[in-house]
Amino acid sequence: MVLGNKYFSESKCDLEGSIITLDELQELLDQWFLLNGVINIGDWIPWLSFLDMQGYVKQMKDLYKKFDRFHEYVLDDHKAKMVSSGEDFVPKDMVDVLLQFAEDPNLEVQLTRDCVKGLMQDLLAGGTDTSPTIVEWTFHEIMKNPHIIEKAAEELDRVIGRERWVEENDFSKLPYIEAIIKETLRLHPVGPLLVPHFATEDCNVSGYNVSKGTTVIINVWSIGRNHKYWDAPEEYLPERFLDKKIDMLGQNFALLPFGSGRRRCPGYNLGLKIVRSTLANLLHGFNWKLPKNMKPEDVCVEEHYGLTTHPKVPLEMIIEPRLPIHLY
Ligand code: HEM
Repeated sequence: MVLGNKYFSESKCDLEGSIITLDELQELLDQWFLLNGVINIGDWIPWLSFLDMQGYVKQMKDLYKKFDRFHEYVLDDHKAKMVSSGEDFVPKDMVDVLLQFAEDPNLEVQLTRDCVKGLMQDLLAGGTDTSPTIVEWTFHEIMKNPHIIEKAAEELDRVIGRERWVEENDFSKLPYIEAIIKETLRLHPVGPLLVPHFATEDCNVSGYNVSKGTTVIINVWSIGRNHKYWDAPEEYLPERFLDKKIDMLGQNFALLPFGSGRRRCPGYNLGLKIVRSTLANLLHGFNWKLPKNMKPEDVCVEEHYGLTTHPKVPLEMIIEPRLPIHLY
């Protein structure tokens, strides 16, 4: 979708047509998320910034070089195909589309090569780490509260039955699964501080003066745990969303997992579809158990620090098929 699979290989022995292994890309993205979330002393006390006391700026520059090498390789490859296809060129992924825009001299805002690389990076970062993290957090929470798995399985049996997998047009008939996803996003928003916003002009928001040039950070993690908006906020209770119309696309300010307004996440539709179908099918297709030596209350829901939040301790689970064997 963003760029072809061929750019990532499974292992170093198989780098034909690719430039990076999947593990290396994952490592780069993990570092990218971590560095985007760190508190760099130089940003808060600018006269100290030249010292780069924590070494973050150096790490960012090194990371930039590694990503840039990857972006250049992908762009050159796409460009070569575009040139060799001439008039018959048909865009096959997002990079093709961006390159086509970059060639258009009539665009109001010209897309430079750097802009294209920036957009590729946005899509790569926004589209890869987010949805799996939500599924991961959901499993941490529901393994801690096994009655939720039973309730979800009951809904799946009733609506889908045991003779098929869950499909996209089933989503609207699975309100409990939807409530589980909302509850995970309330307690574990993937972007706990969203993405830093920048005030382009002086403005007043709910009585607060925000001067032009201010970096605005919105703490959705804390809003999701605020007693003013939620009963028993520290508890994982999907039921709180049943029979209530609480939107998660930016209309209800107590739940803002995708942000709100013009800079809201543009990938929310795709992201939610991935989460819904992955989670619903994992719950439908398998029974989930903790290892013998572990009790539900032992499951750790502490967070690892970064621009996105991940569970601090990975969870080990034992699965067995739940559906007739011919479906696997
Ligand atoms: C369920 C999964 C996802 C969640 C929870 C999520 C969450 C977010 C959040 C919180 C923001 C910042 C919004 C703000 O600051 O107001 C954001 C921005 C963004 N997301 Fe997502 N996202 C998800 C999936 C995706 C996918 C699948 C893509 C692309 C394929 C994507 C691409 C982006 C981009 C490009 C931005 C930057 C938008 C801008 O600055 O205008 N996201 N996302």
